[in-house]
Amino acid sequence: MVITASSGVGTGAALALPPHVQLKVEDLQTYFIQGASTVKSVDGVSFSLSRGQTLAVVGESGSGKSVTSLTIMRLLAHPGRIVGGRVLYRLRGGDVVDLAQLPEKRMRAIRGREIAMIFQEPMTSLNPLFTVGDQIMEMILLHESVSRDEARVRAKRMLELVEIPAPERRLDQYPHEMSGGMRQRVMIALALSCNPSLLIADEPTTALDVTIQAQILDLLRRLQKEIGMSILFITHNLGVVAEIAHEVVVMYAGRVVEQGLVLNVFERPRHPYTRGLLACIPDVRRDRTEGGGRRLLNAIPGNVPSALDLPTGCAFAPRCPLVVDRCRELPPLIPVSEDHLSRCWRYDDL
Ligand SMILES: Nc1ncnc2c1ncn2[C@@H]1O[C@H](COP(=O)(O)OP(=O)(O)OP(=O)(O)O)[C@@H](O)[C@H]1O
Repeated sequence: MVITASSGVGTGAALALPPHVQLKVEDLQTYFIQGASTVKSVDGVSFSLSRGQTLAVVGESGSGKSVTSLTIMRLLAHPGRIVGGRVLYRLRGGDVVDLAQLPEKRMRAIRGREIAMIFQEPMTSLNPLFTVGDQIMEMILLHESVSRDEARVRAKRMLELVEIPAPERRLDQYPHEMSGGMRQRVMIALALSCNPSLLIADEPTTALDVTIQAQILDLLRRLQKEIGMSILFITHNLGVVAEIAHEVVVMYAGRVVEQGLVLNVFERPRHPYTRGLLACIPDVRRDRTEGGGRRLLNAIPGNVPSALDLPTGCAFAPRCPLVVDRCRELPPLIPVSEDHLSRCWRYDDL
C-alpha cells in the first residue's frame, strides 16, 4: 500500500511540535496487564528527539528500553498496552500525529517507510529464504511505486551506501553467505531503503566485536549526516552513548531517572544510578597508567527490581549508596541545570 503524508496519514487534529522536533514522547505509560497482575514496564516516560539528532536511551536489562521503542513502533506483544501518554511524530509532509492513537492500518504505512528499526540480531529483520537483493527490493516496492528494475538499482545503491564491497554480486546472496558484520550492514541498508525520518536502533552493535562495533557506529553517524534522519538509540552501554548520541535518557525500572545533553550528563552525572553506570565503563588510559592488567569493573551491586514488586518511592533506593529516609518518597524529575533533569533528592551531593 502506498500512502504519502499528503494523502492523509495525518489525523487532521491540531497536533503540533516545535519545528526542530521529530518525535516527542509525553508521559508514556505502557503496562502488561494480566489478570490481577500489572507490570508497569514504562511508567510516565517523556523525552523529545530533534531532527537529525541522536537520542540514546540507556539502562540495565529490564529498565523498559525495548518496551519504549516497541511502543513507539506499536509492535507491543499481548498483553502489553499503552495506558496513557502521547507519542507525537512529525510525518514527512509536516503533519504531526499521535502514534499512540493511530489505527493499525495507518501505522503500517508509517512503519518501514517513515520509521525504521534495526536490532541486535540481523536475522530478526532478514529472511533466510530470500536473497538480500530481493528483500531490499521488496521493501522498496511495498512502499513506493517504482518498477522492479528501478528497485534493483536502488537496492544496489543501498548496499553501496552501507559500504558493502561488490554490491552487484552481494544482491544475489543469501544472508547466511555473509559475515555477522556484513549482515548488520544489510539490515541497515534494508532499514534505510525508504529513507526514513526516524531510525530506532535497539542494541544494534551489542553482539559485535569492538572493531566491527566501531565501524557500524561510524557508518550510522555518516548515514545520519547524509540522510538527515533522527536516531533513537537503545543501549545498555554508556561507552556507545558517548560515541553516538547528542542527548541521553537514563531509565531505571520503567522510569526516567536522568536526562540531558551527553556532555553534561557524562561530565557531571546527577543521579547515583548514572554515576554507577559510568563507573562500569572500562577506562583504557587509566588502566594503562595504573600498570595495565585487567581492572575489575565497578558494577552496581544488586539488580533492577522486578516490575511486579517495585519499592515505594525511589526504585533505586535499595541499591543506592546515598539513600536517606526521604527516598521513600518518589522524587520528581528535578531540573538541575539547563536541559538537565535528575530524579534524585540528593542530586546536589553528587
Ligand atoms: N510480554 C511481556 N509480558 C510481561 N512483562 C513484560 C513483557 N515484555 C517485557 N516485560 C517487562 O517489562 C519490563 C521492561 O522490559 P524491557 O524489555 O523493555 O527492558 P529492557 O531495558 O529493554 O531490557 P533488555 O536490555 O534486557 O532488553 C521488564 O520488567 C519485563 O519483564
